[in-house]
Amino acid sequence: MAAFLLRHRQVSTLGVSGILKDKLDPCRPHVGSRLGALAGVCNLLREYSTSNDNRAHKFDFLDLTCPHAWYPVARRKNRKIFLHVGPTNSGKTYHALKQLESSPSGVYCGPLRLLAWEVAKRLNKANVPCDLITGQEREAVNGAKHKAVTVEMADVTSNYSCAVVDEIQMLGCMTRGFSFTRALLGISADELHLCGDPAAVPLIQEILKPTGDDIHVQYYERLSPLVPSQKPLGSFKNIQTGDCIVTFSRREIYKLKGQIQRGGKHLCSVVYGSLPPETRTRQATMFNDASSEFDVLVASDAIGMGLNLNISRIIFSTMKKFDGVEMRDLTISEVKQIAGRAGRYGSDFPVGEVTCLHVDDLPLLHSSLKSPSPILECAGLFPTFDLIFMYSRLHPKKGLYRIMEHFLENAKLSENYFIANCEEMLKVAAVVDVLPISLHDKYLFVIR
Ligand SMILES: Nc1ncnc2c1ncn2[C@@H]1O[C@H](COP(=O)(O)OP(=O)(O)OP(=O)(O)O)[C@@H](O)[C@H]1O
Repeated sequence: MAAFLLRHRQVSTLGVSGILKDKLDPCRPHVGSRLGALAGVCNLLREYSTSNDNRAHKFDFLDLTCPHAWYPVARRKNRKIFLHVGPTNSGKTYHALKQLESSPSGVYCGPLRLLAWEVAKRLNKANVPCDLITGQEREAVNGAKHKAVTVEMADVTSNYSCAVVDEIQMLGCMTRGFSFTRALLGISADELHLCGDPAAVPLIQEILKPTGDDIHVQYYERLSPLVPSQKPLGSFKNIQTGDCIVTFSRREIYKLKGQIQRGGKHLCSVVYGSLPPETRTRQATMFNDASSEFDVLVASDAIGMGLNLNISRIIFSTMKKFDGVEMRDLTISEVKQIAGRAGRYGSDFPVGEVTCLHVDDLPLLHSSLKSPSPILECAGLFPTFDLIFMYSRLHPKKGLYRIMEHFLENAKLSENYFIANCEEMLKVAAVVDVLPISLHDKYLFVIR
């Protein structure tokens, strides 16, 4: 509460002009009807900035301390938030999807294109027409009132009966976290189901305080045992049917597949994030089918999120991954997430096992599986287009790159948020700046 009051005070001391402040004043809890005014605020701000009225110059567009107020449609609702939290393979998503399926309208927001694709397929099969929308495809289904989307594509202007955001702990991710925060704060649904790691609960409760949403937390237990092995795999001669070797680059995946297949006893399916969904499904189906010759899986950490595979044993080929900046040890959450794929409830293997290829990696595996995931402290944030646009009106000669750079360096945040790691986005901004397209289109290129 103290943090909230502090934030509230910070904002009230900003140099916001009387009129704008009267319209905005977004930092109060339960602001319902006042926030209704926000829908028109961006238009209002545009009017101010295009007129000679210098009051707009007093509005602090760099103030990102109240991001819940960026979503007037969601703020008009008293949302019921259901937090389904627990270890992997505990039935969190199963329960959330049941709700989605039985609701008159809804949206599933997943961290992977593959998951959006699977949910769309599942709903359509259950006679619930469902559109698929990802960064790469849009498949409209006649009469659909449901959508399965990648979280970046979540629509924050429509109303739904039910929404599901999967792997919500990713709101702490340095690069993609802001899209999960946007979905959390911005989706307008009567019921919002969030599935993920318990480590995200305190942060979600804190950042939802000013919204007045009703929050229920439901804890789950793993549905089948997971046994960490005391022995490493050591050699590919010890590979067995149902094993899944995990590595973190496509090159390594194909290298390991070659090494295992050269032994002459096994054929490998492969799964990684950038495989087209149809190919991925074919590979997974071959692996899941006990009568197929493809009895071993070589996969990236794309299997760590929600995919249902018939895995008996997870074998980490390495406990390090390149995160775009450096090679680093896997985090506790990553280890648990990936290891949890073994012994999936309802699969052919009721007990899962997990080990490493190399003996030196076992201590990190064991300690990670024993430790709780560290509590998330902050959620990612990225300014909405309206804020960037308004800011650009004050600096009309600058391209998106310069505007973003300055915006991101000078933005004011509350302690619950961090600004997303924008290096990639800035690179894209520099490229699209030379194109004859609107600032809005450039922004869309940058954030998706
Ligand atoms: N009550 C249930 N009845 C039948 N099957 C279930 C039930 N609960 C879960 N399952 C099945 O168990 C498997 C794991 O469930 P689910 O994917 O919901 O787990 P989760 O906790 O969301 O895991 P993760 O975090 O790994 O995604 C799925 O195949 C799911 O269909």
